[in-house]
Amino acid sequence: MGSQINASAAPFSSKNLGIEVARRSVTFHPSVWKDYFLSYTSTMTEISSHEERELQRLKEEVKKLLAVTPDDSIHKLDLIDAIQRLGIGYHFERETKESLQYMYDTYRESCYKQNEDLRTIALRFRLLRQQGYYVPCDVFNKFKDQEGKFEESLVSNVRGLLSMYEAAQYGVHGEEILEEALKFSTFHLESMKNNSREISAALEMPIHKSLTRVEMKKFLSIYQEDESHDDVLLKFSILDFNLLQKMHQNEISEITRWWKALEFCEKLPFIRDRAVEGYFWILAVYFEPQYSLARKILTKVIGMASVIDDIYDNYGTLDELVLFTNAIESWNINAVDTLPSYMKYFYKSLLDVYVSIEEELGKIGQTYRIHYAIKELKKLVWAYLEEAKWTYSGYVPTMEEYMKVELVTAGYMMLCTTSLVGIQEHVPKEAFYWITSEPLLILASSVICRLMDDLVGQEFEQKITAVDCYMNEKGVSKEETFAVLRKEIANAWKDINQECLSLTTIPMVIIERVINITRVMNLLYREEDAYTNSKTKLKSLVISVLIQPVTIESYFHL
Ligand SMILES: CC(C)=CCC/C(C)=C/COP(=O)(O)OP(=O)(O)O
Repeated sequence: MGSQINASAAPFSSKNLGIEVARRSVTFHPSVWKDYFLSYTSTMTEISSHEERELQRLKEEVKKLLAVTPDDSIHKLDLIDAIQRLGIGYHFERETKESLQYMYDTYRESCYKQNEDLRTIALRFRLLRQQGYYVPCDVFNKFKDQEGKFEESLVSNVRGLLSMYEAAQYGVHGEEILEEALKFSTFHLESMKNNSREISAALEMPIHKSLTRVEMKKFLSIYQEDESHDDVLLKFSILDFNLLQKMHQNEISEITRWWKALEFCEKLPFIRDRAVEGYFWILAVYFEPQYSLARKILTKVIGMASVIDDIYDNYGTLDELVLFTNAIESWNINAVDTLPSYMKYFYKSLLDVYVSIEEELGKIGQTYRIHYAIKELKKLVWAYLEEAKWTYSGYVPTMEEYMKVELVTAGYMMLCTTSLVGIQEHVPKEAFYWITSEPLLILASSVICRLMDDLVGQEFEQKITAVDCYMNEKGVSKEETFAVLRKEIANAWKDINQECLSLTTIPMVIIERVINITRVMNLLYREEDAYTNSKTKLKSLVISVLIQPVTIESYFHL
């Protein structure tokens, strides 16, 4: 059992816990963006027919390039890698899938060719694992010496080392050679990073953990410096980035209007006003045009979840939170009468938002999906209430008790499920049973979310974190606790890698959402909570992804 500072009592209320009813209240900085994105009118974000035609023309050229490049050549590996990292992979899914299938079928023959070098082997290994193909890691054995260590001659093979480092990110439990490869490549690349932008960028964020829209511009400049780059690919990806950006600007303008009309900032001044940041989070989950509806729905849901989190973590008293949880459980407008006035306002808006989502789903014949979204939200608030009870009573749970509740409060079970709700392509009903049954993939994503949040939040969060629980239970130092929790995060990534290879019946479109949702956490909660404190790192990311287009001149020296 954890430390019982204040005996738990049922029914839980601040009175029978003898707790002060004073509100906790942290103040957050105001919105960085305010009405900024309202200025993106539909005329400004319109795509001309000339741009459309040019995009189609270039796309056909890239298709031709893919068709004439043989599947058994290193050029094909490079081409597919570049296409994916330039963010245009969604245009050529059929073509790249066919080539990767061929590479998988001929994997053994290719990798054991005498002359295949580290770079080629590692690149092929990564592209195939990325696509969910299990390919064995023993292909790296041939780069070991007689003592079982990686050959020292590899140290001067910078491209090979980089590819090895990127490939080793896809390791699963028990793949020791990939652990060694990661250590070996990281160690040697570290010593070279000051002389190479590409190496320092890779060490900062490996491809496996990268978000396409965030990394695209960086890769673009690395790619154009590569002598073997293809101009058509460059032009196409620049145009595609810019045209998609216009679509995103249009969407964020609509979201800003929606958020403003809710008047939360006036009615609930204690909340984090983060509509643009929420949209950025969701854009990282899916940026492609076919997910516009899904993006809109999930942005609205994350916006509401963020307010709910602030009510539980920041403003609500325990008594109010009990009422609020029960009202959400009943999901009935009549429950509004039980709530204090600030909650009444929010509760009505919450039900309205889900009604409007249901209407949107009706238009695509998928009304039933709303049931899963609501069910996961209810599960989330019950866990928030458990957490609030701990906070108010001063109870420090055991790690086991803590993780059981806090994997839910991470919000990723709810977010992953709701990410499927607005997807217009076929999502089988079974996928909703699966994703709401706490499968390993979702648990691992939640572990990463919870622990990364706690590692950066433990100094200033007004609530218990995994760091407190672990230190209390094991009686160890903060440094030791941090090391253990970081190891847990690394293990959770291995679980994710494992699941990507074994979940062959779950459509890739779903698995990709979960991985992207995990990547966002890795990006935004690495050094600090960049969502709550969004004036620096996240502001720059928003500028890069949503405001600044890629200027073609800078790449073609026109
Ligand atoms: C994934 C979801 C639902 C995101 C909504 C926005 C949100 C609650 C962010 C985390 O805030 P936080 O860092 O304060 O989180 P917590 O309160 O869980 O520590």
